[in-house]
Amino acid sequence: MTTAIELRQVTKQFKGKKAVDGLTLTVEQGTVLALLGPNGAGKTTTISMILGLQEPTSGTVKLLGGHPKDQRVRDRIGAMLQDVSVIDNLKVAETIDLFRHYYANPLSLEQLLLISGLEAERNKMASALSGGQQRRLGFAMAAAGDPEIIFLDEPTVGMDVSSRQLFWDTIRAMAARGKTVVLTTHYLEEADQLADRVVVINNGKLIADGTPSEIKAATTGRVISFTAGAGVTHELLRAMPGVSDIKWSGRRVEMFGPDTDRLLTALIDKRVDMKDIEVRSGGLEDAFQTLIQKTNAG
Ligand SMILES: Nc1ncnc2c1ncn2[C@@H]1O[C@H](COP(=O)(O)OP(=O)(O)OP(=O)(O)O)[C@@H](O)[C@H]1O
Repeated sequence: MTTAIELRQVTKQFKGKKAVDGLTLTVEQGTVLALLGPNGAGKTTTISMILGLQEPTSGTVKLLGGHPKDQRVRDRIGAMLQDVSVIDNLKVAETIDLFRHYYANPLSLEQLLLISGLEAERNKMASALSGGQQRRLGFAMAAAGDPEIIFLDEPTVGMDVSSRQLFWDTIRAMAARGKTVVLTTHYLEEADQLADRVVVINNGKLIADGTPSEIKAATTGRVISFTAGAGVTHELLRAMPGVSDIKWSGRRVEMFGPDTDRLLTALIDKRVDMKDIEVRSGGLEDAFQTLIQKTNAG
């Protein structure tokens, strides 16, 4: 496997604030990596250092084995950052064409209009697009050079459900062609749907790294939910073996634990009054919240 991205002990210090704190990360080519973390975790700063837009305070960044600012490297990457700015007085198709001409082997205009879902808007002025459409244009611009690595910072913000679905299909197709995709997102469902690897950062530090299912399994295990009878108390449930967390929503209870078979047996043994029992795997959302709470507490 070839290495697409390599970060070694990367730190970014702003005045009084360590935005990224000793991050070490290697990403193989062909990976779809989702970078997750709460607001201010350091995701955007990390991506801008990988892209060479900001210099690390310490540590090293390698992109496709070279320096991020090297033109030979830049020709092989594409990026869509949070603020997509469009060029005034250019139509959608003209904007995409302009970007195509920066690259030696660009995708065709038609292909780019298709994968960004902008065929119907091709003759619209870029500045007249809606927020979600502008993000789709940003995606077309990032994909114009048929890059080996594409960086997408919160790509689907403002996109409606069908645009998001189209976008996901496009990412899957890029991954199938061996491309590396790095995306940040606040939509955990998106990470779960797309990523082969999820890296969670909090306060600039890596706190979890694995496949979506590994992260879910390591943090939440499975969940038992039921409607509790009037006599069931939080203390009673807390005393059950192997309970890692309990959430109440009215009388509906969710109990999290690594071994739900044992937990369910214990609940039945103690004759806990339960109705409409369900057992399911914890979602990535649950896993993410647990991780952030754990690291903030520790
Ligand atoms: N140029 C800067 N000067 C000072 N502090 C900065 C600068 N850029 C970012 N920061 C701080 O560094 C931290 C990390 O910011 P960053 O934008 O990387 O987070 P993020 O994970 O991308 O957040 P979000 O999910 O809100 O986009 C934040 O506390 C932010 O305020």
